[in-house]
Amino acid sequence: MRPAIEVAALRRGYGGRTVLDGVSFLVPWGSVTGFVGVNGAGKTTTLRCLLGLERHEGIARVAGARYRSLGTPLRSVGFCADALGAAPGASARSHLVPLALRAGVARDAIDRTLQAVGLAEARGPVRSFSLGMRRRLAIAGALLPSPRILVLDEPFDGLDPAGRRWLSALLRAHADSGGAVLLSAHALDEIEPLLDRLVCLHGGRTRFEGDVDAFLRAHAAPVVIVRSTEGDRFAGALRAASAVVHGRASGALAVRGLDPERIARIAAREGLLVTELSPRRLSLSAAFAAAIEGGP
Ligand SMILES: Nc1ncnc2c1ncn2[C@@H]1O[C@H](COP(=O)(O)OP(=O)(O)OP(=O)(O)O)[C@@H](O)[C@H]1O
Repeated sequence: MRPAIEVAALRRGYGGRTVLDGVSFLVPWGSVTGFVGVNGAGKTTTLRCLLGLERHEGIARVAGARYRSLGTPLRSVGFCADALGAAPGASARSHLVPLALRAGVARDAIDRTLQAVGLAEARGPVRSFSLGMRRRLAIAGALLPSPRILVLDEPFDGLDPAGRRWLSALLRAHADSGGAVLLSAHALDEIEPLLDRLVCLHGGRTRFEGDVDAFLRAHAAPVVIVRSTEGDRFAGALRAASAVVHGRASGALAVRGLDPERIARIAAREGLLVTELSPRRLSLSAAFAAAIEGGP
């Protein structure tokens, strides 16, 4: 089966300025893929190319075809833009009615979807909605036709912690049932547990594409926090084994370059009493910063 989303050699410029310079990545079925990059990296532009909203060179396919050549695209791909774009006077329901008509879904799907996003009781016009309610309504627009592919631009933006947990669970369930999710986000550490894969965009190109764990391994050397009754001697022995060691004010040592077992063996060899040995993985945001700083 073809991947849910295929992007290859995607190029887009504005007024002679290249914004996308050969972006390539795949989004497999059954996965949640995070689409990350600094402000202006080209994430929204790429998503808009996928949705047939931007002219471009190269390949941008969803469900095996260009978006505009899909039979009923809204039923294949749900899109949530970073801004809601609803008429301020519309109600949640009236905002979704034209979408339901265009997608050819029954009107009762609107009530089900409003229920699913927690807006069944929302009264009044969109202009009176909180940021979180607007975000939920935008997500409702993407979910309404029950598409198997979700393309979401900053979907967590504006949601409170409970809303973020709700959306994470919803997207996880969507992927686990065989669907595909591509979402852009800046709050990397918050979304990390949700992500299976990562596509990192930088300078108009794909800097990384693959498993989140592979990204962390490549860009975030793990740190082990150790403590011993003889900190200085321990630090010396670890440095002699080529570790990078930083002493902390608390007396602990932050060790990079050796795994916990090797550290324990060095302590045993030196006859040192270890009182703490805690491997710490670096955060996704730290790995992202390292990836952006480190590359060409
Ligand atoms: N319609 C447009 N006309 C001119 N330049 C544009 C247009 N749309 C986007 N750009 C430029 O393209 C670049 C990429 O923008 P884009 O919105 O895709 O980035 P992004 O990665 O989504 O950023 P952010 O994280 O800030 O949302 C930016 O420099 C932006 O100014």
